[in-house]
Amino acid sequence: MPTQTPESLQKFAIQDHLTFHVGNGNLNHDLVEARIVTPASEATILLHGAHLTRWNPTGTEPVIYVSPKSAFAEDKPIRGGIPVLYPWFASGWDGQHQPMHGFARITEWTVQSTHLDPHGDVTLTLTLPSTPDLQKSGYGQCAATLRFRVGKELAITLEVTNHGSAPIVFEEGLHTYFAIGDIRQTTTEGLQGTTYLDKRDNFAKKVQTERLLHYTRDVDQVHLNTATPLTVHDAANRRDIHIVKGGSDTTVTWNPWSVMTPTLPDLAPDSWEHFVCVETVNAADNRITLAPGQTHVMSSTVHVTKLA
Ligand SMILES: O=P(O)(O)OC[C@H]1O[C@H](O)[C@H](O)[C@@H](O)[C@@H]1O
Repeated sequence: MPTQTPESLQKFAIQDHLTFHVGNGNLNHDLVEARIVTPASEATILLHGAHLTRWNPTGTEPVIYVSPKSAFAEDKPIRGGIPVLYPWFASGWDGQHQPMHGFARITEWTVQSTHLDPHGDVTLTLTLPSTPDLQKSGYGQCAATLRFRVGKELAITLEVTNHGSAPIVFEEGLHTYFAIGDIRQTTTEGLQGTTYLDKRDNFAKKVQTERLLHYTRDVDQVHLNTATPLTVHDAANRRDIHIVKGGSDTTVTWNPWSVMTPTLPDLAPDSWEHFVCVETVNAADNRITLAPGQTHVMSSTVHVTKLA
């Protein structure tokens, strides 16, 4: 059972801008979510996983994709939205860590604060409780905080502090599922010249030579040492989705295509046509080592421009 309820969270509500609810008319679940309304956009964020499932800026199609077949259960990750990956990406830098993508996306985060700024942007700050699972895997002394600022931009900041007495190593990611009109007409710009691990090809190291990364088959690439801004050209929706990363040296891009979709029971048969994951990450060679008392901050800021 969720430990926080809309009633217990009432003190964090902001009239006309931020309310807490159980479930959602469309997605029909019984988890607790924050619904945010600002002059420039609307968003929904579940406390389960600190998982954003909706960001709709005014005047454009929804920017975030959620699978209609996703589970919404306390012990399962949501398929779509923005899964938060921590303290490791996939099965970790040694391939031995479980569960896949860490505990953050299957843990109920705690509301720490909410804020309405003079421009009308709303900020929601959540913290990851120190659960027995995190303690057992050596992360009990690390504090993770996630801040969402919702407005014309969607800005997400993940802050990790080591309160322990020994250094810790971790990976992290904001595994964003961008909603696009048609994957075949979608390209990602900003990765030219980067070296990536091709997970489809046994992690072979390759170089992205072209300016635009095209999606013509299943793609699962971990681009290392890349901190520059990225653009997803969503040609079918006549718009560009811009991503500015902070404190993130890895970019992952993933689409399962028709070939891998049958292995993912929480995707609809045609889901792959309608999303592309472009993920703000620190993983593999870019994993973080944090000395006692240190804090690491990673951020991802998204905005959309429409094409004429
Ligand atoms: O199915 P999930 O555990 O959510 O992972 C979905 C995908 O996440 C990342 O993009 C990885 O690089 C992929 O290898 C993985 O398939």
